[in-house]
This record gives sequence, structure tokens and C-alpha cells, in this order.
Amino acid sequence: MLDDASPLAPPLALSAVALTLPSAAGPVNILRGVDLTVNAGERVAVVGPSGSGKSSLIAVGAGLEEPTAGTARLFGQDLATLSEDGRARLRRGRAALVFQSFHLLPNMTAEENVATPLEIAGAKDALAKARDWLGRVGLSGRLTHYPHQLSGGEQQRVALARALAARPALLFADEPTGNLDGATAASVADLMFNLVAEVGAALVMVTHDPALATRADRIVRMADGRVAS
Ligand SMILES: Nc1ncnc2c1ncn2[C@@H]1O[C@H](COP(=O)(O)OP(=O)(O)OP(=O)(O)O)[C@@H](O)[C@H]1O
Repeated sequence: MLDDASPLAPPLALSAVALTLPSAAGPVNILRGVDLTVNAGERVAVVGPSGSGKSSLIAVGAGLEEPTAGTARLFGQDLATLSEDGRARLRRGRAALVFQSFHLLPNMTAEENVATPLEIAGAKDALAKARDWLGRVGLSGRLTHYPHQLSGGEQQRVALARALAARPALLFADEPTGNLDGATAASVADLMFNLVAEVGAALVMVTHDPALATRADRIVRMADGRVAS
């Protein structure tokens, strides 16, 4: 049921999104009415204090969490109308995620980590594409290394290759350089912005790094579960 998904719809549109989750101390109001539209090719940085709801905004936008109220649309499709499988199908090849802690599959080599989602999406030459993308991120000498044999910066390069190899229209990045030291963080950030521009993807990037945030087209400030500015 992807009838509502439209190539003309913005990649992401959150309208009055609320997220309340149970906790031992009672319900926690994590998002309290978030409105945010991200247009095609637009790069948005999401900043704000710890606990203000930045990661939760990504989780709802990517369809990993269901909002308690309001509407989250990915490529025009109301995520609430889809099953978990349907949300995964909608994301496939069109929306990708990178995380602070890389989230590579530990039992797969770098090239297998990049090739697997391409195979699932039906690409015929997945392994060749994966190798090409690992070359683009400077890792042609690390194709058959496992994640534990790679540095943090190298692991995030693999994650970027995996995320962007299918040329998605939207990349979610949650603190993509948060686990990297200064110089490595800067080179991974350069790579991410270059590749996002090359594939023409929109970017929703959570960051605590003010210098990284200023590279976006727009900065969204979260405070206490709301967009403050
Ligand atoms: N599954 C959950 N159950 C209960 N509370 C949660 C859950 N996930 C997050 N929270 C709470 O929701 C609030 C927002 O969390 P979130 O991770 O979105 O914030 P954040 O702005 O990304 O923070 P940080 O910058 O520290 O990563 C926090 O107070 C957090 O403790």
C-alpha cells in the first residue's frame, strides 16, 4: 500500500508529532508536538540539549517508533497506515540511517555489509557496487575486513557506503561523528556531505557539534520535546 507515496512529496513531514513512552516512573512525554518538513535535497541539522528528543525525532521520522499522536509522513506516506514490514519496504533504497555507534553487522565483512542491503533491494551486481562504494569512501584496501578489524572512522565510512550505495533520497544521521576524534570526525563529516550532495539526498542529522550543524542548510533546535526554533 504505497499509493500515497509521491515523488513530489517532501521526503519527511512531521505534523504535531507526539511520542509518549512508558517508564518505571510513569509515562514520559518525549516529543510534545513536533512539526518539521524536510524538502528534497535539503540538509537539516537537529541540535538541542541531551534528552530534548533529537534521537526520538529520527526514530519516529524513520518509522522505527510509532508516534502517540500526530502524523509522520515519509515520501508522502503516512507511516501509521503501514505495518512494520511495510515501513521497511518504504525505506528500502529510499531512506537510510547512520548511527553514532556504526551498527555494522559484526559477522559480515565490509563488502558484505554494503552489498547485503543492495541484494535485498534486488540489485544484480550488489558486490561490485559495494566494492565501488567502498573505494569511494577510501576503503578499497579493507574490503574483506570485519568490523572489529576496522577503526571507528573506517567503520563509519563503511556505514556511509552502505547507507548511500542505493542512492537514497533521504539520509538520517544520528550523531554520525559522535564517537570519533576531531580529525577523523572532520573527514567523515566531509565525506558524508560530499556523498549526500552527489546522490542528491536530503539529510536529517542530529549533532552536538556546532561546527557540523552550521554546514546544514537549516538548523532545528529541539528543547523539551518541541522544536524551539
Ligand atoms: N524507550 C524509552 N522509554 C522511556 N524513555 C525514553 C525512551 N527513549 C528515550 N527516552 C527518554 O526520552 C528523552 C529523549 O530522548 P532522546 O534520546 O530522543 O534525546 P536526545 O535529545 O537524542 O538526547 P542525547 O543528545 O542525549 O542523545 C530522554 O529523557 C530519554 O531518557
